[in-house]
This record gives sequence, C-alpha cells and structure tokens, in this order.
Amino acid sequence: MTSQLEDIKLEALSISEGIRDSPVCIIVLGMAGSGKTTFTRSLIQHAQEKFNPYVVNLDPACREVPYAAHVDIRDTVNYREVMKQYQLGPNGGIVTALNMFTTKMAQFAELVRRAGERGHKWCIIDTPGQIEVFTWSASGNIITEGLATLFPTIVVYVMDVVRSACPTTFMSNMLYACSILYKTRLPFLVALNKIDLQDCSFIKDWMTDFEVYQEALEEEQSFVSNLTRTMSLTLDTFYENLTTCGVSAKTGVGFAELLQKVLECVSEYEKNYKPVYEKMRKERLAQQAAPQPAANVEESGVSVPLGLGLQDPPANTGSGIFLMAPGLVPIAAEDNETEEMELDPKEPMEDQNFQSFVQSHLDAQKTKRDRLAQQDRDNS
Ligand SMILES: Nc1nc2c(ncn2[C@@H]2O[C@H](COP(=O)(O)OP(=O)(O)OP(=O)(O)O)[C@@H](O)[C@H]2O)c(=O)[nH]1
Repeated sequence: MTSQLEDIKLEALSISEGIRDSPVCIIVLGMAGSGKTTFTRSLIQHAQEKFNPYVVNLDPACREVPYAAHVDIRDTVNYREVMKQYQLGPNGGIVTALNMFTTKMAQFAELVRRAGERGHKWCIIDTPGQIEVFTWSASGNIITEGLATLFPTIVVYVMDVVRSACPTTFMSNMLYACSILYKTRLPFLVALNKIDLQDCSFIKDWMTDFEVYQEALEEEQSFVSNLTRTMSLTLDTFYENLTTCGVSAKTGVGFAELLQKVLECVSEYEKNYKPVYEKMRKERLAQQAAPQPAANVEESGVSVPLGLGLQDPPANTGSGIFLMAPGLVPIAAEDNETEEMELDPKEPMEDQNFQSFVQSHLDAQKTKRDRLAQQDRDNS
C-alpha cells in the first residue's frame, strides 16, 4: 500500500463523505469447506463482464487461491511468521494475522474506494476458512462495519447442501447464519452450494414448511434433535429475512439467478440500511459542527478544581463508608487492618505453593527459550 494512503482515517472518510454508490461489497462467509473459495472464483467469472469485480482475499492461511486477487492479506501479513513469533496455534495465527491486517483498514477502504472510481462495480471479499475467526472477532466486525458505512455491502452465506442434509447439521448452519444476520443487520443471501451433488429443494421445503422439517427430525431420536425441534420453532421469522439461491460453485449452475438476487439485496441495502446510517451520520455531523454551549450560567454548572486542587483523602477512621484507590491507603491504616485480621494458618502454605508454581513455569519458559536460541544458533 502506498505511503499516500498512510494518513487516511476511516471514521473521517465514513462520516464526511457518506455511503458511495460503488463498489458494492460482497462478503463471502461460510463454514469451513462449504466452498467459499470455489464460490468466489465462480462469482468472479460470472460477474466479470457486467460488474468488473475487485477481488479481495482475507484468508491468510490458504496455500493458493484459484483467482487473481487485487488485495491479498498474504501480501501484508505472513501468517506462518505470526504463528512462530507469537507462539500461536493455527487459529490464533489466523486471528492475529487478521487483526494486523485490520490496523490498515482505512487504507484498505481507500483502495476499495479508488477501485470504485476506476470502474469496479463490485468488490468480492473471500474470508478465512474458520467462520468464527471472521464473524466473532473484533477485526471481522471492524472490516464488515467499516465497509458497510462506506459502500453498499451485503453478506453471502455459502452453505454446503450435502452436509446440511442432516436436519441437525442444517439447524446448526441456520443458527450460525441467524447470528450473523442479526449481528451485521446487512442484507443476507444464502447460497445453497454443491447442487451438482444434491438437489437443494429439501432445504427450501424445510425453510418454508415447518411440518416437513419436523417430519425429518422425527427420524432422529437424539437429545440434540429435541433441542433442534425447540430451536426450529423460533427460527420461522428468521427465514422470512433470508433470500436463498441454489448454486454449484463447481459447474456454475444457478449463478445467473444468484447475480439477480445479489442485485435485489443491494436494493434492500439502499432501502433499509442506508437511510438509517445516513440519519446517524447527519446527526453526528450536526453535533460536530455545533457543540452546544450551555444556555445560561446556572445550567453551565460550577467549575471544579482539577489535579493540583485536590486534597489527600482523610485517614481511615474505621467508621462510615469511603472510597479510596489502593495506592492512596495510608500505611498506618493498612497496618491496623492487618493486625485486626485473623490469620489463616493455610495461607503461608498456599502462598508458598503458588510461588513455586509460578517459579516452575518461569523455569520451564526459560529452558524453552534457551533451547530455541540454541536451535537458532545451530541453524545459522
Ligand atoms: N461438487 C462440488 N464440489 C464443490 C463445490 N464447491 C466447492 N466444492 C469442493 O469443496 C471443497 C472445499 O471447497 P473450498 O472452495 O476450498 O471451500 P472453502 O469454504 O473455501 O474452504 P476453507 O476456506 O478451507 O474452509 C473443494 O474440494 C471444492 O472442490 C461445488 O459446487 N460442487
């Protein structure tokens, strides 16, 4: 990213300029292996001619992507190095890599904005394999909300039809989708993927006819199916807010319809999300432009001496209630308290155990550090 981009502040962009018409950001989410990457590739192909998509890969852990990405998180953060440096496992590494990328969110948003000016009508964003890394992390939140306050933004949730043939797995998938919908409040399109392997009409039936779903559940006699039955009763209203579309990311079947539904979701964004955000933005701008002075002297209150004017708190007399920061407790008061307290005979032993526990960890850490340093010396 160029040095010109360094000084950009996301909030300033978002508040002063408002939501632009393009590019439309399409965030592709879905459970591990649902086909997000294959779907992204197919979507790019089908949208190329009309929407000239700008493509972003936010999965730091993938080996290679089957499409040409304009922005690739792997160019900004080396996921393996992050794991090594911070001694993290694979998932911790992905979260940290995403957090690091998000520190450049304003610059990223600026790149997307410029892409819009160059004629990219869509921006397609492929997300990490582990869905919770994106949907339940601060960085995922910042990216989603940041984009949604600058550009029309929708979520496409890729769902594996084959794996969802089991009613309880279907329900888990739906609960996930539901939580994302209510968290982001963005237009939400469910791409029922892999229909080349299994027809998706059974899922549409389950979503529209509660009894058909109950019948499918009857065949499962587990505790989890009881839980699922209860959950399904509450998800009826959720289904009303969902648009679904059967596709095969592999063969391309269903993508013509999907493009149409994406456009419907964009209209929904314009109709529902944008006015709410614009109203909020105008209020914010008005607040910034005119900080309201107090109408008269009485309302303006009485000035309070700051810092140097403060007195030390009175000594603890043992009566009444008072608040005091630990550092301000007079030494004499602390001593008295210790004398008055009954001594627990187990305490010194526990204290000793804790100290030796801490020491053993420190020793283990030091041995590990020495061993790694030795290995580095041997390698070099
Ligand atoms: N038959 C069939 N296979 C598909 C389809 N879409 C994806 N796949 C296969 O599903 C597997 C997972 O696809 P990916 O695109 O890697 O899925 P992903 O969700 O990006 O995977 P992670 O990012 O690793 O979680 C691959 O073997 C794909 O070839 C489809 O529509 N039909």
